Amino acid sequence: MSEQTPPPGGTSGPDPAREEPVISAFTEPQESATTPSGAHIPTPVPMPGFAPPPPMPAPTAAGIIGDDPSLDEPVPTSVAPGRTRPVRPAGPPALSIVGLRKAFGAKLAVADLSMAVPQGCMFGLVGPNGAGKTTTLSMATGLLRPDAGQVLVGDVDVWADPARAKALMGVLPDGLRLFDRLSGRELLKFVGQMRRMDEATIADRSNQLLSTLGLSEDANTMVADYSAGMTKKIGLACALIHRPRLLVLDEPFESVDPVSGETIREILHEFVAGGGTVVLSSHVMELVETLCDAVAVMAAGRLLAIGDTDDVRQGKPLQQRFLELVGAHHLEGGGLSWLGRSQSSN
Ligand SMILES: Nc1ncnc2c1ncn2[C@@H]1O[C@H](COP(=O)(O)OP(=O)(O)OP(=O)(O)O)[C@@H](O)[C@H]1O
Repeated sequence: MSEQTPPPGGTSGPDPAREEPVISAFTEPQESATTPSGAHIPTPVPMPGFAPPPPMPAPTAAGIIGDDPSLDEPVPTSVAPGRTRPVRPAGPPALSIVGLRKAFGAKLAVADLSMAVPQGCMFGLVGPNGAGKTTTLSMATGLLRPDAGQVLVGDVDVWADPARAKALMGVLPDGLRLFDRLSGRELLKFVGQMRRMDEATIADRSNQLLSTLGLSEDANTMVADYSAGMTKKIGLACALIHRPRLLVLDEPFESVDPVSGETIREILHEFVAGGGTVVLSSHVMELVETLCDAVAVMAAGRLLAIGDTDDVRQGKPLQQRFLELVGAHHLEGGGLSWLGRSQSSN
């Protein structure tokens, strides 16, 4: 990793002496930037394994919505000995992001971000609040137009051929807005029809998804009356029903109870074991550490580290490594010391 500048007073950021070359294992520094805590970070150039391909000309094939026959072809993956999950690509990346940029006014939310997610990978995207995770995933899934850059799902350009790209993806966006006057079952039927699935398959998969996710009893309840966790689960069901190749999930475990969380983990494992690829964001480092084969840490719209989870962790708990990379904030100078005083003294 390139030289690090200690953060300004009031924070304890990365210790330059302790920093191992996480980024340089996958990237090389080009220009500098700082995290919100003041930590100095390089702009990475991704290296093989997680490196995206160069931008391609837009494909000219007509867009397809719905079950793509090519989805029935097995996805080639390589499985390392001793591991149950594929960890290295045997084909083009499932998701390639090249030079993605988005600014909101003066705020640069995503700064020329490049990375690739191998096929058959469970990939975690982590970062502090405001790091740019949702903005990145929104641009990657065709929900938010980038200012610059390219996104490929397999070899399909998301912004040049959105219909075809979206047929390959299942998306659980942040702050999901569903047609909540529909019941859970009606919503799944609507999504299935939008995907041009046949009625029998929609009904069959809906029953299975509702049952597996513990929503059968509320299948005919309006989604507006669902709890936050139930809404998250029906959103996940909508993302899965057309059997995508790539799942992009923004905070899929947020608000979800532990039992359902375990079910979702099993669903995702099964999906990946079948050759699918999952990209998820989360703030729960323990979850990402145990679930994800690979992880990217981002802050201030840039990558701080990307690679196999074990490589990024460097033998430490991911939580600890994350704090080292991002820079932990500590209360100093009597910050909120008034909170500790007795109430009678005001
Ligand atoms: N629609 C918008 N208009 C203006 N600024 C925005 C908008 N969306 C995001 N931002 C800003 O872009 C930056 C990145 O936001 P983003 O939601 O991508 O972060 P995040 O990593 O997903 O954060 P969190 O973990 O809190 O969900 C933030 O500074 C945010 O204020």
